[in-house]
Amino acid sequence: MRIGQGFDVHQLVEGRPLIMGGITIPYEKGLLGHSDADVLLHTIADAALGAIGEGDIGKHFPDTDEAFKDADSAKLLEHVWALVKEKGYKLGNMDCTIIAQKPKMAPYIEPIRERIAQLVEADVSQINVKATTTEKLGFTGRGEGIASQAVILLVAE
Ligand SMILES: Nc1ccn([C@@H]2O[C@H](COP(=O)(O)O)[C@@H](O)[C@H]2O)c(=O)n1
Ligand SMILES: C[C@@]1(CO)OP(=O)(O)OP(=O)(O)OC[C@H]1O
Repeated sequence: MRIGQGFDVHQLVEGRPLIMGGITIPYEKGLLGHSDADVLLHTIADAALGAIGEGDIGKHFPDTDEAFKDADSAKLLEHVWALVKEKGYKLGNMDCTIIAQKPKMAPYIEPIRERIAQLVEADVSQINVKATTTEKLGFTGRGEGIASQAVILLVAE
């Protein structure tokens, strides 16, 4: 059994789509990054890499590499999950928190869980996704960015 945690932040800017957990969410701004900036999938990838002792996504997918420019983070997570399986693990469960003042994530939580379940070859019941504001405090509260946290438990295949 192995545990890993992930944390990531991306800036919210105009002129970008908001992609969260592999789902495009209608909003006036989107997240800025070298990739599609899917902060939730990055967090999950980092938690999984942490659990198997394989560093972080910056090590596997450097933001100096043009190959990852505008990368689909779902593909990055699939690559990470192949490493998890190679090491002989599968998902026990994961618990994630999206930290965003806006937009309201509640309507998108179920589609996000289902997409993550596909990517990590698990049942949706093994994946919990929550959202919280920071009560208008700090950079997330001012709507300057979105943060995300995740904890993952891996179990032997
Ligand atoms: N971006 C968000 C933030 C929160 N929610 C939901 O609202 C509930 C209350 O949020 P607080 O920050 O006031 O605790 C939270 O538990 C979520 O269900 C959301 O959907 N989207
Ligand atoms: C995913 C990668 C690679 O495209 O780029 P970003 O989208 O900028 O994301 P970040 O979480 O800052 O770091 C990982 C990167 O190397």
